[in-house]
Amino acid sequence: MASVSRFSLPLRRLRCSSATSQKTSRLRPAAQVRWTTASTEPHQADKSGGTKGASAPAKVVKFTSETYPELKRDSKYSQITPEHVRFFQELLGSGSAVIDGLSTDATDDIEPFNSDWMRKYRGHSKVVLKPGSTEEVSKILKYCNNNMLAVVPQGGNTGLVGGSVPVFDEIVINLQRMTNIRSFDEVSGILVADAGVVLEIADNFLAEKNHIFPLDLGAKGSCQIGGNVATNAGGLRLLRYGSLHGNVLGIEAVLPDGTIVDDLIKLRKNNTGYDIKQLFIGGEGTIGIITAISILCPQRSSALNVAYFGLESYEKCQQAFREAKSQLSEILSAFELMDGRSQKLLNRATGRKLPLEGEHPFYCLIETSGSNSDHDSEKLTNFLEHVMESEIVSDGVLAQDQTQIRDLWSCREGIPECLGHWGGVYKYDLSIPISSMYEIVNDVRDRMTEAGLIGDDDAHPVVDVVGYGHMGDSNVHLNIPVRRYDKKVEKALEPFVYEWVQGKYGSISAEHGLGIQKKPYIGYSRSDTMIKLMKQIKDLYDPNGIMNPYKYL
Ligand SMILES: O=C(O)CC[C@@H](O)C(=O)O
Ligand SMILES: [Zn+2]
Repeated sequence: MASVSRFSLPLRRLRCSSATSQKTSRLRPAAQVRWTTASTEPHQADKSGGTKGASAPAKVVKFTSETYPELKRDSKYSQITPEHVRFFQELLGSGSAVIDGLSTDATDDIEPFNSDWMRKYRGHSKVVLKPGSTEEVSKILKYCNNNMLAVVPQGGNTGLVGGSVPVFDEIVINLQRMTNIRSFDEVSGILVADAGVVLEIADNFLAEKNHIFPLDLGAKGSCQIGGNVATNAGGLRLLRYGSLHGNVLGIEAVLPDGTIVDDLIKLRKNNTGYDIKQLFIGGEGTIGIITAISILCPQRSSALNVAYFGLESYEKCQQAFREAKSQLSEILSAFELMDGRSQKLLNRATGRKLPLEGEHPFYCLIETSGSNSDHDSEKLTNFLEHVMESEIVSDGVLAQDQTQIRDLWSCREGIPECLGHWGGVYKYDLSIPISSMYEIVNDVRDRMTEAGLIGDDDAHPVVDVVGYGHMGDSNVHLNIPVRRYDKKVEKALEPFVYEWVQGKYGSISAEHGLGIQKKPYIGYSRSDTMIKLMKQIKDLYDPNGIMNPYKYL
């Protein structure tokens, strides 16, 4: 029983020591719970080169043209001319709805739309369009299609695979002005909203109605729900609520020729022919632009609990997950994994103190959400007692209020952003059977060590190799923070990582999508027949190929 007392307040009944209480009361509100605070602008580069409110990569910029020198601008696309810009200005008005970098020097204004939040992928668009309605999106696309102008649809621009920024001079169509919540039915829980609504704003709106958006992610303060659907974002609530393929009931989208597909149905059941909307979910803006969605939003849980604990090995993390599923089944809403190295780097990059004393090779974060506080606390307490007594878990803390819940979550959500602190980061978002999910992290670290690429000083490009992710979904985020992007590191990583994943029958993208990063590697997760079918779909919807070119397939 001695070890049980290391948990805090709710376990005080079970002989919590005063030292433990002090330790837990040191928890502070998270300084950076979200990558950025809710905003209708895409990320803004600040003067130091970072992103708003965060320690984003400052030193290294990896231009798309450097990364993919083999890519050439396709000459079938027209060059944008002042005449084209005049058409857009007449359509959208000459205010900020059109950023014209062709006849004016608007480089600073265009920069946030041309580069992603990691400052890793960058295009050279001269024109950004911000339509305010579906009809405007339709007129823009029709014009672009008739004039062979390539476009890149963009939401909050928080993607991680370079899918939301231009590669060359594609026109950016950003949906940030389309922010209407069109309707919400409190009986069915179905929300209908414009694509440009920021995820956190949608979730706050739903909180007032006692409902919850079925998707949550670290970038919720900036990402937009249309972009979430277009990329089929996975996030932190998937374990409980399932994927967007199941929750999105309908979409409104505009095809490249300007046709508006109005399929904003609010039905859970509609068994009438092909489910076309599924092609747009995860289509990454390659066959059309999603302008609105209808989505099923569950009732918000009134009892939320979060615990964070340290474990000796990955094997113990699996045991803890098995126990959590069996003991907490219906109230378990998240089970996240962080290795000790990711937590150490979070501490080094942000200075934030970690919730547990000492170091542990692994950490897990567990969240329960239910409707009966006493019942949930009892279940969680029993679970925690059990995993401590059976020595599955070495140490842990249980949040006692909302502030501590946010603080514990920030130990997980803060990782992606902090890893850019040293200059850059290579990211792999992998689905791997749970029993071998963490092996890839060790194997890549060994590879970097053997190649002499990893070390504490500037002579070594690699800072460390870390793994974290959604244990409940068998999805590991393999991240390699670097001091600079380096061809030798790239050669050690690719195609090694992709071959490794293929050997385990995994997927090279669990949730971030293909974008430009994984375009050449789709064959590691999809058969030739599947790729051929995908190409046929693309040609059918976008015969001129104007939608988000150079990516995806
Ligand atoms: O940075 C990453 O690799 C993962 C980002 C996101 O999917 C997360 O789970 O935090
Ligand atoms: Zn993730």
